[in-house]
Amino acid sequence: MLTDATLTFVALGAIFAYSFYAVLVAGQLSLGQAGFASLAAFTAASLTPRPSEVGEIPALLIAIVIGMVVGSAAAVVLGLPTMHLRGVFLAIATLAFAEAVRILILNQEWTGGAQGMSVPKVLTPGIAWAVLAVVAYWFARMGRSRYGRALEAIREDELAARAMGIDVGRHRLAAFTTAGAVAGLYGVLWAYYVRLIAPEDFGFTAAIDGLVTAVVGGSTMFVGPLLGSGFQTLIPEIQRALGVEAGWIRPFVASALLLIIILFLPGGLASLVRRRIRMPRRRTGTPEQGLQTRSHPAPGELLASLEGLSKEYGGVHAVENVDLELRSGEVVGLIGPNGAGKTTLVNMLSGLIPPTSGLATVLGTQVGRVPVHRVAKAGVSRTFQHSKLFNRLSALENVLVGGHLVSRPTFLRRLLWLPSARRDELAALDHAARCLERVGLYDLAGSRASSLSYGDQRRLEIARALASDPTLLILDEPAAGMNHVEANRLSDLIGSLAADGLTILLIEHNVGMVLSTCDRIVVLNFGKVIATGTPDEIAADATVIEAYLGSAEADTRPTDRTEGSHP
Ligand SMILES: Nc1ncnc2c1ncn2[C@@H]1O[C@H](COP(=O)(O)OP(=O)(O)OP(=O)(O)O)[C@@H](O)[C@H]1O
Repeated sequence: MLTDATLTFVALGAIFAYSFYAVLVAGQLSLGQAGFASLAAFTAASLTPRPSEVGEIPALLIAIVIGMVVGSAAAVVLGLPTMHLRGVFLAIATLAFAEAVRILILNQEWTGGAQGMSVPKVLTPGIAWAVLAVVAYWFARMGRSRYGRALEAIREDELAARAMGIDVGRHRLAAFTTAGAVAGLYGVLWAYYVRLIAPEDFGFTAAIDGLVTAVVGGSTMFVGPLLGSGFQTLIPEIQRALGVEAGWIRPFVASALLLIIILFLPGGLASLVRRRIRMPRRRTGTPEQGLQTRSHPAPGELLASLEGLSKEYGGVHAVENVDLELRSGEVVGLIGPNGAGKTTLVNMLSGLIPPTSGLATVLGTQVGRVPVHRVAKAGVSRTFQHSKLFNRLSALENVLVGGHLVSRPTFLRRLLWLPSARRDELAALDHAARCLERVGLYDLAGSRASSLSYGDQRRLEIARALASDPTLLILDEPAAGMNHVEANRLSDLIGSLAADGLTILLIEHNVGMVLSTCDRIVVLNFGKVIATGTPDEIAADATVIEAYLGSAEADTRPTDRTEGSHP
């Protein structure tokens, strides 16, 4: 049953599927790989000396180098203008590219047009599997590297990934370039196996086949493409062996199996394989050891200054003419009724949205003029009003991504198994363990973020935000939806972070928590600052009482510290 041809096609199918996996892992849907493979195959086949001149293996190696360079260069050229596209728009743009390549190659003399180009057969099953092993190794080592985790974070939640300091554009382009190189590799191997290549070998059907193989295999684990290709290639073989030959039955059964996988295993076949979590030892104490930590400003130093900051949506003044200063070591509460503009204000502070007018300088960066990841790099970290965890990653992995800015890149060193990469990984794991321990979630390190209780998810967001060793921590309604016990534990946690000297900006409707935790409170109403002062001043302010504290929105229950235990 397992003929040489079958074995070779399993390997080739898996390599092509890896070129899709390379971008799916970062949440990108591209169909341009067929175009990269085609360009690489025809260029390499026409430029490479014949095996009779240089020998078979050298000829194949030269062709592979040419193909991978052509594939990755084409990916960079296509990626630069298209990397801002998402989902189906990227798929259409890349498909248009693949189709343009097909038509171009079909109409060139040097490619042999529709007749195709003959290429010496050099590839053996052994070589195909050896190359597949190298490709699989690349992606296996990528998975647990800082780079690999950043790609997964982008797939799970792009905005949160940016807020963790990940340069999303650069990472997406890198993933796309890898896809181009692997597709180029596939194109060359295909050419040196099938003897005659034609533009149709790399048409729409090929692109869809590659994508389906990658999706069936799954894009959350490096074994996915291999499983997908095995499934796609071997199912017809098994059917043949069982005598299920009659015309339409074979493709029908194969398609039905495909449908079953997509319906019942949305994560692909790889989701059947358990993802192994390497647990760090329980750690306490400060999270810095072993990582490149920042130097924080001295207490009292100016961290952020907002001058006349405004944000307008159509006719709605979400934030209007806000002047505010934040100083190092302060814990500032930001309160106000629903729709007062609190989230809009912190979104501007963390660089997520640009102001309509006014100036905001935060830790030396002019927010709104620099990308979000640069604001994060300057030392701003945050949680979100509506949880934005990386849901399919474990609690530990979420926090490891949070430590992106303070941990060292490990991928290339991991490829070479350098001890320094292992040391850096252990340091990052220790750091993440400390952050989890700090919020009381160490025991749940291996749990998927999406499986945690609501209160634990909110604390995990705080652990993830702490992992970047921020200078300014913004907490957007961290107690929303929590019960009294959870809110009290959170209040204790914020109190202890503040006691450590962290500068905190806290948005919260639980006024009891704000009054007991903050040094200073700023009250917003209809986008404007209506009061600023100490908790006592704010609690006694008639305007604030009328606009907010007297209303049903403010949760003015005092925080009973005896009820909850310290995490
Ligand atoms: N993207 C947007 N497009 C249009 N209007 C918006 C947008 N974001 C916010 N707004 C409007 O701006 C105003 C301020 O909203 P924002 O979410 O900042 O208030 P908030 O104080 O955080 O409220 P809550 O306490 O309910 O979270 C609201 O009127 C809201 O409808």
